[in-house]
Amino acid sequence: MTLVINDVQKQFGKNKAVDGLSLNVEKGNMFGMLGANGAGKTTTFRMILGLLDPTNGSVTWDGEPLSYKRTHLVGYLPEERGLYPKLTVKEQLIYLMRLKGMKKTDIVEVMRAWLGKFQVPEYENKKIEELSKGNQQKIQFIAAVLHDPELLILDEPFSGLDPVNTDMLREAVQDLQEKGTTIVFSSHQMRNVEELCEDLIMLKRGKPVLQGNLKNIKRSYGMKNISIRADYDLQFLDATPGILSLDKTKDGATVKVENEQVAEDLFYTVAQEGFVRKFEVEEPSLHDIFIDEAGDDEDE
Ligand SMILES: Nc1ncnc2c1ncn2[C@@H]1O[C@H](COP(=O)(O)OP(=O)(O)OP(=O)(O)O)[C@@H](O)[C@H]1O
Repeated sequence: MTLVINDVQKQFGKNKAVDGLSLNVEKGNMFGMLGANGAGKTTTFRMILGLLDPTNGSVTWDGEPLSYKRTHLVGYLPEERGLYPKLTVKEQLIYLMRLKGMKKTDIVEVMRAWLGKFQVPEYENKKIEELSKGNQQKIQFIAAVLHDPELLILDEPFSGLDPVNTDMLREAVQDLQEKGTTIVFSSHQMRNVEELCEDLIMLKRGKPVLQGNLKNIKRSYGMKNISIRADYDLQFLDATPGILSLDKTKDGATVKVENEQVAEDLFYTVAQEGFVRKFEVEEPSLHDIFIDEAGDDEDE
């Protein structure tokens, strides 16, 4: 079972919200979709779910589009949360899961297991409007996974959650992946993406700018962070070509450089100036890569 997005384009009037997107997500993968606001993530999710038709290209799960007849195969946590405030958690989940074809007794049993896992068994008979936003989100998550979908789409699952609930949700997502669920999620929180996903795509104004295995991307990415400790002032490096930023520390500096060649040249420069106690080249963080690739630059 594979999610296949093949050269997809989605146009709203003159605006190309998604442009030339191709990707495969294999069964059991945890796939991250990154991009600034308006990059085209939600539009892509809607096309995966069959809620929007691509202008060009195709999207299939296990060889076929996800039409309404196949909604039981997929779970979706939308970015704009949509629960009925006046219903109780139980009523809400029974209603939504009946639409997926589940039996009421099964719904209640699995719902109790999830409420227990999230340490809120007492919410069963509470109205949605009585719950805090973060807790409503846990219920919305349960609504996306209760029917045990093959493919799970999570649009900004961690937004608005406190650290304890973020960890709880992250663990739940990891457990589902271990069980074989294929998961595609978007997040603005790079730490969550770094901890969770194996493969990712970065979109900028609808176009893919970076794609592949997270570890390989970081390893092969040109930009590096260098941590230097030296017995003399490193400020003079600021003017060196290829140095993107220089932050002085107590006994040295952290320097961001354009590529490995600049790092190598820098090594010789600092050694010539005086005694160097430490010179360590580190891979960039996903945050750095995101700003570099998907951030909005003024010269375009
Ligand atoms: N139904 C629509 N009609 C017209 N334009 C739309 C529609 N849906 C999305 N767009 C446009 O498509 C582009 C991509 O929007 P989309 O919601 O997919 O971005 P996103 O990456 O999910 O952003 P965010 O991180 O803010 O949620 C935007 O320019 C948006 O204005």
